[in-house]
Amino acid sequence: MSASPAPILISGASQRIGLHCAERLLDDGERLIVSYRRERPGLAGLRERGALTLQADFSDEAGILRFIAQVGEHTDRLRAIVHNASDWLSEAPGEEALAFQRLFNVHMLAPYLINLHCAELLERSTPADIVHISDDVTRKGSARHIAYSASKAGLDNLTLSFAARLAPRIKVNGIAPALILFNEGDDEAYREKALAKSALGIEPGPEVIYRSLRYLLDNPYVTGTTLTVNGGRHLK
Ligand SMILES: NC(=O)C1=CN([C@@H]2O[C@H](COP(=O)(O)OP(=O)(O)OC[C@H]3O[C@@H](n4cnc5c(N)ncnc54)[C@H](OP(=O)(O)O)[C@@H]3O)[C@@H](O)[C@H]2O)C=CC1
Ligand SMILES: Nc1nc2c(c(=O)[nH]1)N=C([C@H](O)[C@@H](O)CO)CN2
Repeated sequence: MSASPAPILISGASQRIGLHCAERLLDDGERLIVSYRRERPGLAGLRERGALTLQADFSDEAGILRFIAQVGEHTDRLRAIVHNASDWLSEAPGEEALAFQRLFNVHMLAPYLINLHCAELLERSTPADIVHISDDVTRKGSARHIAYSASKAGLDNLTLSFAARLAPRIKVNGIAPALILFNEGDDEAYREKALAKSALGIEPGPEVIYRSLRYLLDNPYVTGTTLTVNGGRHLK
């Protein structure tokens, strides 16, 4: 039996929220396996701190299964799986079906197949967790990101099904953020409009997602729950 703690697997951790959570988990002394699609500057620091970084594209089943095989080659146990990888695509005229399929694959097929194939790795760790990073938008849907919102709603349902299937050995929860970090291209008008949608009216930054993740990893009596981290958007 390996003496070192089982690693946490976090997907899409080369930038932004995933990278921040990866860095904070390393601060906690956790061992990490991260997936990334494209090489980005933040990965160098994770590697320097001992994280294993695996390239993976979840756009199709073959890419997902390749990633699962890679994980199995590097570890026989997992402390947790954090499904953070995500594409934020709106409806592209003429490419609607392609976008829908890509969003379904990254937000639903990848968590589904990874959970099914890696459950036995989690069973070898106590405690053991799966965390799905969803989106508060599933509460109302989105006129401008229809397929994105639908695929995230499917992810919310996977949280319920896997929580029932994997209890009591593995806890399965979700985090549903709204406006955590703007994107570089977001102009002043967009930012003002987005900030006005919540009661607290701030861009909180990724630490609020790390704290939610830490809460779920550390709480032995929470499963089948999706934490809303939305600044009170539902109050407006
Ligand atoms: N940022 C926010 O305000 C909000 C975020 N969320 C959710 O929080 C999570 C983190 O958000 P954020 O940090 O902004 O995410 P990003 O948009 O930065 O995406 C995270 C990573 O996912 C990777 N990714 C995208 N598509 C694929 C794919 N097909 N296969 C593998 N990896 C892929 C990207 O890789 P690459 O580097 O190659 O692009 C990217 O690095 C996401 O699940 C998001 O939906 C929800 C609400 C608000
Ligand atoms: N994969 C991503 N999903 C989402 C992002 C993002 O940048 N990448 N951003 C948002 C927005 O913050 C939205 O919540 C308000 O502008 C939603 N999902």
